[in-house]
Amino acid sequence: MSFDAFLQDWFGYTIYFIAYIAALGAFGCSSIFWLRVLTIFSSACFVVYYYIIPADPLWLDIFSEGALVVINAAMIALLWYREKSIRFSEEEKELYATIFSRFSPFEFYKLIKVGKWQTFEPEDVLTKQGKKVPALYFIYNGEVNVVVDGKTIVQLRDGYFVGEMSFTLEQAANADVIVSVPTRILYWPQDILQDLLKRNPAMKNAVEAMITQDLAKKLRQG
Ligand SMILES: Nc1ncnc2c1ncn2[C@@H]1O[C@@H]2COP(=O)(O)O[C@H]2[C@H]1O
Repeated sequence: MSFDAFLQDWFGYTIYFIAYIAALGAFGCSSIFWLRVLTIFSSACFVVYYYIIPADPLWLDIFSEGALVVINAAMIALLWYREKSIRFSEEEKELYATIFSRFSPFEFYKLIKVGKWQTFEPEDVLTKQGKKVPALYFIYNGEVNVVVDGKTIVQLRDGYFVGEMSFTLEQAANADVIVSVPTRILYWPQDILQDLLKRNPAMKNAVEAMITQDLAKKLRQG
């Protein structure tokens, strides 16, 4: 075997291996953006392989891999365009920069779209002990009392979720939660949020991670 042929074989195996690993990586990605990026990279490597390595270029394979590159690049461009045209309110921007930073802008937009902002007044009841919880609440600004068997056990302020336990366990509320000062809240009706998360596994992971963090903060608070 000539040195040139050896080099060509070596290059062929290497590029095929890289393309294959990138394709496996793409299948393992939960983020749609990285799935598309890796698919583009993998397919582009296959295009090079099918063009250079066989005695004659394999046009059918080059065309099908090339089509994957074009479609995924177009979808990334569409995603980028959608994200660029999204407008958030000042409150939403602040939330995105802090608590909700795990989400892509478009995922956060979908979450915000099904959520509702409301200012609750003192004595408003968010959850009732032993009763189904209607929504998952996020305290943007204000304060609520968590009351078990008539006794306030803890107060929750900005940055805490309320109703996350029943949302996660699909059980009734383990406490009354009563607003104590005018409180700005972002909330999601439970069934609508469950539906959205069923259709978006990456968002489901991000919400679960936020709830885990919230529960850890509550445990620390005692
Ligand atoms: N010990 C606690 N510390 C902080 N928050 C609590 C505590 N117990 C209950 N809660 C909150 O009160 C909510 C009542 O409804 P959930 O059980 O769905 O979710 C509960 C929590 O959000």
